[in-house]
Amino acid sequence: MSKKYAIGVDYGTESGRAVLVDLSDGTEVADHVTPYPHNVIDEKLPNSGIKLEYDWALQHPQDYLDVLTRSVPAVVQASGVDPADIIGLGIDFTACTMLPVDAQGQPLCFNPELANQPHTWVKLWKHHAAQDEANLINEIAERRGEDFLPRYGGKISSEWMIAKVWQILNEAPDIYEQTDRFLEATDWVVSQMTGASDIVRNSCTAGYKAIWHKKKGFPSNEFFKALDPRLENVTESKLRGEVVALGTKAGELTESMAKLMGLQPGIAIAVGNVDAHAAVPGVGVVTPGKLVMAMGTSICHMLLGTEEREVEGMCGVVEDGIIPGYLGYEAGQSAVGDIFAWYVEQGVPAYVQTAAEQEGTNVHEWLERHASAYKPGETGLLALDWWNGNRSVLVDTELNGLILGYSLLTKPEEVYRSLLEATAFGTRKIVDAFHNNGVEVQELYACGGLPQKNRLLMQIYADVTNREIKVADSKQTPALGAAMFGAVAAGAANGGYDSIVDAAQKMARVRKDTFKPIPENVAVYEKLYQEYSKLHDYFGRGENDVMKRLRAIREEARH
Ligand SMILES: Nc1ncnc2c1ncn2[C@@H]1O[C@H](COP(=O)(O)OP(=O)(O)O)[C@@H](O)[C@H]1O
Ligand SMILES: O=C(CO)[C@H](O)[C@H](O)COP(=O)(O)O
Repeated sequence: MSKKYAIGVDYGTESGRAVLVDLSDGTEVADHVTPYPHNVIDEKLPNSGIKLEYDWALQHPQDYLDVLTRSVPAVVQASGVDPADIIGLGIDFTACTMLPVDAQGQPLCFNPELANQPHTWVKLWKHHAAQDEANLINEIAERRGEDFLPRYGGKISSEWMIAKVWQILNEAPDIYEQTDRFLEATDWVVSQMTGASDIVRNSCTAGYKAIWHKKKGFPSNEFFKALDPRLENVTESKLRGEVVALGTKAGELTESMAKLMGLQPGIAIAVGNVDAHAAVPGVGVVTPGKLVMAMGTSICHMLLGTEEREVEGMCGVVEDGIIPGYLGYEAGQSAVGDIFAWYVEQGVPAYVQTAAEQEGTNVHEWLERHASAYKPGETGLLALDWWNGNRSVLVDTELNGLILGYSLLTKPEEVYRSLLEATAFGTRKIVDAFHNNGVEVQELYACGGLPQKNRLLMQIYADVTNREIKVADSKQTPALGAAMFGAVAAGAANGGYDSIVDAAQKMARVRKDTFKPIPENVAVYEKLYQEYSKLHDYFGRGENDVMKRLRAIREEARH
């Protein structure tokens, strides 16, 4: 039998990438990136120019289809592989990235009559404008003693499905009415490939982002009625659709999409998945004790367990949510690389940019090199990493960043280093929350863009968490994981695999060199972490709500 291949498509925040993978050993034969032409829409709507409010983050669904029709043919062509040998395709996506569709499964924003209404567009995971709804969901769920709250670390996030759906109902009831279903973008894109009239939902986003439980289903209608009588039947109406396990075949590629994607019709299309979750088998993790960090603009922390534990501020624990047979735990930091990007774009003086240019390097690399000359603690700075709110463990999008300890001598590379450290302290909070609540964390696995870009950052993470970090060998780990699920959807009889564990064992790899904690750094960072924890609790747990008061004053000033 000739060699068989699968394609994984990873939908990130700013671009989508396709990877064509050899199923015998996981070799990534070709990859191709398509930046989203409309990127993140956070100021005004395309064409109409309608202004968006603060904290909004939208996307254009056509950009997702462009990835399929540009990047997929590009990898097929670049690899020289015969399309007849490509047996399956899987995708992974940011989440909860959701959109309203009509009865034909078409996004409402594709309708020219509705395109000037912000609520018809895709709400990206980092759309943070549904915080009022999230606060009420939490208040009402707590009052009613809803048993789902502990599974989500005690709080439902404004980033997730129910808060976003309710925001649409509150602010645009007519759009809510015209919506046939609210879908995760990952399920919508899959439906566009399979042409399935009966759209399937994947258990991963349903579980982590829409409060669905394998045995109990969605929360009761009474709960939704208590939120708002108009939501009473939302799960049977606008959230309807079969929820199926990861690795399930959602359907087969249609003739028309096959033509556009340069593939053969009829190949297996796996149900959708989430970027961070797909990365777990992508680094070869299929057992507990190994925390996987998908490190990019944000960090998602993924961990397997055998028992359901309550962990403060985790994003969720979902049975079979990552790897069948285990409880999948997720936590996260909603900005990491994004914070470094902010500093590089908004904070560094012109002399740094000029120096970096003259040395033929980029500003991140210049700052990393100069920041590496400092010992832990030597900058005298300490930062709180809340530039995009705090996802875990505080679950509060209304918190903001802070840097303490400036002097007239403070240098840009010191600020940069303090930002790297702050994100490491944020990860340490998450590691401790799991480990101290019975979900063991022995070692860390890192994937995503950051481990390949910044060695100092990785060493700081090893020192701050006092744990060894193994780094994925793949440059496109979520896409590799997605391709594995594509191979599972195709099945062993067709040259794929019968389980994700089999696929991961054959196809995943980590690099030989790892990041090991350096004892003298660990000792200093322990002291700094204690200080970080004090600031974290002071500003984050209600002792001083100055960050929220500043927001309120800003809102007043803006109106
Ligand atoms: N040398 C660097 N050091 C630290 N961060 C970097 C560096 N170069 C780029 N970044 C950050 O990496 C992030 C992008 O990470 P990547 O994994 O490629 O993207 P995504 O999360 O969208 O998949 C950006 O937020 C950018 O600021
Ligand atoms: O919450 C998520 C997964 O559960 C998002 O997909 C994630 O935070 C977006 O990540 P990135 O842009 O860094 O890939």
